Amino acid sequence: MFLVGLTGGIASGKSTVVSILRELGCAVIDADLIARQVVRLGTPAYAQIVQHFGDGVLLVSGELDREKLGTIIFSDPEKRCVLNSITHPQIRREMLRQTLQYFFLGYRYVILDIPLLFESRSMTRYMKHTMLVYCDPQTQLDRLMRRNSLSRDEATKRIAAQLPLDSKLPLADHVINNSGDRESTRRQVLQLHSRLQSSLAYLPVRIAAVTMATGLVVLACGLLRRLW
Ligand SMILES: CC(C)(COP(=O)(O)OP(=O)(O)OC[C@H]1O[C@@H](n2cnc3c(N)ncnc32)[C@H](O)[C@@H]1O)[C@@H](O)C(=O)NCCC(=O)NCCS
Ligand SMILES: Nc1ncnc2c1ncn2[C@@H]1O[C@H](COP(=O)(O)OP(=O)(O)OP(=O)(O)O)[C@@H](O)[C@H]1O
Repeated sequence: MFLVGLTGGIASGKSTVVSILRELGCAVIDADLIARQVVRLGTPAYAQIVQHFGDGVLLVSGELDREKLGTIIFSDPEKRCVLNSITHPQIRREMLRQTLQYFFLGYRYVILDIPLLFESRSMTRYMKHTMLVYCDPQTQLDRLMRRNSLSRDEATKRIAAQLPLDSKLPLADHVINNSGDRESTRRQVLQLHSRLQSSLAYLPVRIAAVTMATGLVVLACGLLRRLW
């Protein structure tokens, strides 16, 4: 089994691409979804967040007020580091657990949707391929403002909490350009998916070729020894 790291920037279109990949039957692990699960009411990460950020980041139901916590951490790098240090180890553990689950279910490859893949770096070494969901900076800003009803200033702060998308381009093995319409994105995803599939199809052929070549060498050595 091999791993494919899917990444991008905030609102660059990762979820849009993931939903197409899921339609195609791919196994996808979603770090944002896990990030929500590990901070549910009563979890150890929840307790640590309340301890560090206070009751002010809670809704009346006792759950985390994600909007409020977002406003705090996207304006303050130190507070963002604190939140990352609480949540990231738990997120990684759960991603590993789900990866193993897919492995035992017999999946040949698993896609890990990790928004901060290139920021944290330590995860890239486990990825056979990396896939960047890119869109141009103006489109990213517009889509983020519209989706989250944010002011230009708020949206800019959120984008600045990550590496600029342009600087992620040379780090990725494959790029899906999501600056255009959804149909253009769908076409690129289908193309990339079939490339990944065909790289899998060649794998057994390659293994067979190496095995045969080794067998021939062993046979030739045996024959030479007899002739001697
Ligand atoms: C700050 C929080 C509460 C905001 O919640 P909200 O529901 O508004 O946003 P959501 O979780 O859907 O994240 C949206 C996007 O924001 C960006 N983002 C989230 N956390 C971070 C972070 N710590 N640093 C930089 N970008 C981030 C990612 O691109 C992500 O896809 C939440 O994102 C969070 O708990 N973040 C810390 C965990 C984390 O790093 N998650 C990112 C994936 S590992
Ligand atoms: N090609 C597209 N054309 C028009 N709108 C799009 C396109 N792709 C995505 N969007 C819209 O842009 C917004 C961001 O897309 P999406 O949620 O897929 O990004 P994301 O990278 O998963 O975001 P996040 O980092 O916040 O998790 C959404 O409102 C989505 O509907």
